[in-house]
Amino acid sequence: MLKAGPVWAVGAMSGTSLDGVDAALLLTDGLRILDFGRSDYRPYSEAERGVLHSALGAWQGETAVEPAAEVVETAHAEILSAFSEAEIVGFHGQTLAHEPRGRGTHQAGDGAVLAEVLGKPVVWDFRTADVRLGGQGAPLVPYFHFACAKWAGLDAPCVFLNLGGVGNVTWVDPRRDAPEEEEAVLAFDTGPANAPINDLMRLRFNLGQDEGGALAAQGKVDEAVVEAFLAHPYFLKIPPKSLDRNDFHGVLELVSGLGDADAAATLTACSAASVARGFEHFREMPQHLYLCGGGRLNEALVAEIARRVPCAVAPVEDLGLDGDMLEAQAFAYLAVRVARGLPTSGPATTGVAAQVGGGQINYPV
Ligand SMILES: Nc1ncnc2c1ncn2[C@@H]1O[C@H](COP(=O)(O)OP(=O)(O)OP(=O)(O)O)[C@@H](O)[C@H]1O
Ligand SMILES: CC(=O)N[C@H]1[C@@H]2OC[C@@H](O2)[C@@H](O)[C@@H]1O[C@H](C)C(=O)O
Repeated sequence: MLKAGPVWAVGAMSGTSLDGVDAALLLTDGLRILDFGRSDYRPYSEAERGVLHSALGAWQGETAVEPAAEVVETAHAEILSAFSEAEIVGFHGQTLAHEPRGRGTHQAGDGAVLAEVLGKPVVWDFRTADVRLGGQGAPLVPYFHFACAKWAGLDAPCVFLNLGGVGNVTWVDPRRDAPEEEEAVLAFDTGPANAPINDLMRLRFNLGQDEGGALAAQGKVDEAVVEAFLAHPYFLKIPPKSLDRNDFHGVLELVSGLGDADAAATLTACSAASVARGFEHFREMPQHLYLCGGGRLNEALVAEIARRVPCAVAPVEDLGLDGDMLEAQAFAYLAVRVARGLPTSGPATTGVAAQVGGGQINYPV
């Protein structure tokens, strides 16, 4: 049983770009952020990344899953064992497959194993209950984005945009008291963010990313391709809606006839255009769009977003937040919420039928 009042929790996230594990400490009572603590990053080795990559799309029981789960559990045991001050752990795991209205959602890694190894309660499997109750199972960070807006003392609607493999936004109204209040948040996945850019760099140069957006900055955007990309049925869907990493894999074909720099510029513009397209769903125009996730370091992507959205764009660092660690901190926050019986998602974030505190807790025996 978790003691009453604020506790130090450590959250860990292994994101869709398969680069490694982020872990971060947060002092919270499950409602407010009281303090941020230290954080760490544990990259996957090339061999580990290969194991994870070949398990993408796999469901429980398939042969690729066991080695992937072992990689995830080992990497998390390593990084999390250095956070002895944490009283509880939020363990997201690695999404291998996500089909909310189909086969469900699948994050590799067993929280019971980690609870044993770490000797602490571990909250995990955050998405399954939400999906079972009709939700998208994602995004789950929105309630934390609301807490961040409160922590930063904001008093007008704003938007947080995470630029990972996939992009996800939360429109937040910090004039409300709690994230689960009606009209306090609205969230959805915007479209692909870095995944197609990374895939292009891998395909044409065997590189992992377009560093700083340097290649895209040299190219010319083919707006006809951006238009064709925006014809994807995903953009007609009303939120809540979520994506799997490879749902937009076909976008690479749209740029197959373009030179390298033009292809990079055009894919970058596609990701930015999908963010701008998302603005039609917001209840009230935000004053600021705050960026987090690795894509905020891609200057070409940030410039394209700023050109296409109708509000100011700034990194979350302008609020005093750490844009690399927000997701890890979010799973620390959500772990405490689960342990305290508070909801972690609701109709406005995942479209779940009713508010749900998704996540299992395992205690060491
Ligand atoms: N310096 C940089 N220049 C350009 N792009 C970068 C840079 N740093 C990171 N990125 C991009 O950000 C990606 C990693 O972002 P992040 O760690 O937020 O993703 P993730 O958490 O794995 O994904 P998700 O949020 O979808 O689960 C990289 O794969 C790369 O595409
Ligand atoms: C199924 C899944 O793992 N989705 C991730 C992914 O990465 C970004 C976007 O797609 C978001 O929906 C989600 O992650 C964040 C942490 C979330 O649930 O809020």
